[in-house]
Amino acid sequence: MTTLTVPSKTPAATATAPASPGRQALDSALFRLDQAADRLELDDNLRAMLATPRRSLTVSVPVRREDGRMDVVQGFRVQHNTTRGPAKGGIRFHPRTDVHEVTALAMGMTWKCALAGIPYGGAKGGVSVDPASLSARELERVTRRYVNEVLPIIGPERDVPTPDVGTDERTMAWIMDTYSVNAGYPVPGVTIGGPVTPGGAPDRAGATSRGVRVAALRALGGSPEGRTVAIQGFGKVGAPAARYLADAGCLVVAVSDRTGAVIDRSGLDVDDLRAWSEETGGVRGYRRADALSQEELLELDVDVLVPAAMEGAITEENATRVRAGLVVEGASSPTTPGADRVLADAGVTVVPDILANAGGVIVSYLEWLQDMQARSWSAREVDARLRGIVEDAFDTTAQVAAECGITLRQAAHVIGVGRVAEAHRARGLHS
Ligand SMILES: NC(=O)C1=CN([C@@H]2O[C@H](COP(=O)(O)OP(=O)(O)OC[C@H]3O[C@@H](n4cnc5c(N)ncnc54)[C@H](OP(=O)(O)O)[C@@H]3O)[C@@H](O)[C@H]2O)C=CC1
Ligand SMILES: O=C(O)CCC(=O)C(=O)O
Repeated sequence: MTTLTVPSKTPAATATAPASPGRQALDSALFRLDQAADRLELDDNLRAMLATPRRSLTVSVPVRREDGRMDVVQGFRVQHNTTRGPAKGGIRFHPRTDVHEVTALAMGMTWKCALAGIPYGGAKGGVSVDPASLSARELERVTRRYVNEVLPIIGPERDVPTPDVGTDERTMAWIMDTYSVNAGYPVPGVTIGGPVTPGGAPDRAGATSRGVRVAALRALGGSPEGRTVAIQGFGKVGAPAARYLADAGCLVVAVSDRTGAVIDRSGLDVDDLRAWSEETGGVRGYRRADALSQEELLELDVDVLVPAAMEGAITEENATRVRAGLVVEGASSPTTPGADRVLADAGVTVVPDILANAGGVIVSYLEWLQDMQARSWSAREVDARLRGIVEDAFDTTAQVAAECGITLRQAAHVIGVGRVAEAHRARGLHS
């Protein structure tokens, strides 16, 4: 169990030794909670409960390599809060994943679900491994072993994983299979976001990106026609977001991934770029566009910047060079609190992660609802409901921001944290 202290008013990352990226992400999350708690005038007991994960499991995952060697990596599942409903959140495979990062992400899920008004708590999982360095069989062994270790705390009624960075439909299928073998009967509801068969939800892939599009268009106001967009990250969130924004009439002019960045001021052919990336392993070298550096992409003079890669991409240092008027956070926590201040002072609007990337968990919820009610909505109906929930959350957030004279991120946290605090009070866990 990781015990966190009540958040301090200044991020602990300012202490002597540089904190790990995961620790910095957690400090940012605690800072934002602290700000919201101040506005809501929460007492110290409630603050301590909200700053502390309800359950935090760290496991050792032995990986038998193809050459017979055995590596041992760490895996995590953190359930930050389950007061409003079962825990919900993705699983990421990334070499720098640690318990702090997973805790920060789980906390973000709690506020995200509350802001969207869906009856889930927040969780996240991770394994500190680089999936690109493993064979398919090694990856399957890591996944199955990780599931065996976290099995006591996941399940359809308690905590349901989905894909995140470095995991995908195939990972979800292995999780579902391992869980079902242990249960002795098929349990398709233990994951959402697996392949359509067995037990996968056809609308989940791309749902986060559809939510990004809804949030971006709401924030832009007016016609999206010809508005320029740069996207950092061309994975499960970034690539479909490029497609959906282009479909809406925007010009996606630049895209980056870990291999590099490319730009075409007249608008990239998103499908062609995706085909190139799938064929060659990345966007670098794409012949129908010019190359630029990953850092330059963040500083382009565009209407919309969509960070859709990792935490901490926009810092206090590079935020001064951001020229986009609107930042729509597809990624989790891509902007540091220091960068928030710089962007706010420069008049840049930031649609925060817990609002902009909520589309995935919203569609997870819609799939869960359909299963529970043994009914089936068309993709169009699911999409309309997704749009309605994101637009409502956006409008409520914008209204609170305007009334209180605060940023969209601060408003989103006031709403999300406030709803969870209210649920604690209603359940009598705290007076
Ligand atoms: N998947 C989902 O449904 C949801 C995801 N999110 C968040 O969205 C973000 C992305 O997740 P997802 O798309 O699933 O992850 P993926 O692993 O599918 O994609 C991540 C992308 O980011 C790129 N990337 C990594 N580092 C950099 C960098 N320094 N510069 C540019 N690009 C980089 C990767 O490049 P490469 O391909 O070369 O490795 C890849 O294209 C994460 O923060 C995640 O938590 C939030 C809500 C839901
Ligand atoms: O669909 C889900 O359960 C959660 C998706 C997720 O991990 C996220 O929103 O960050």
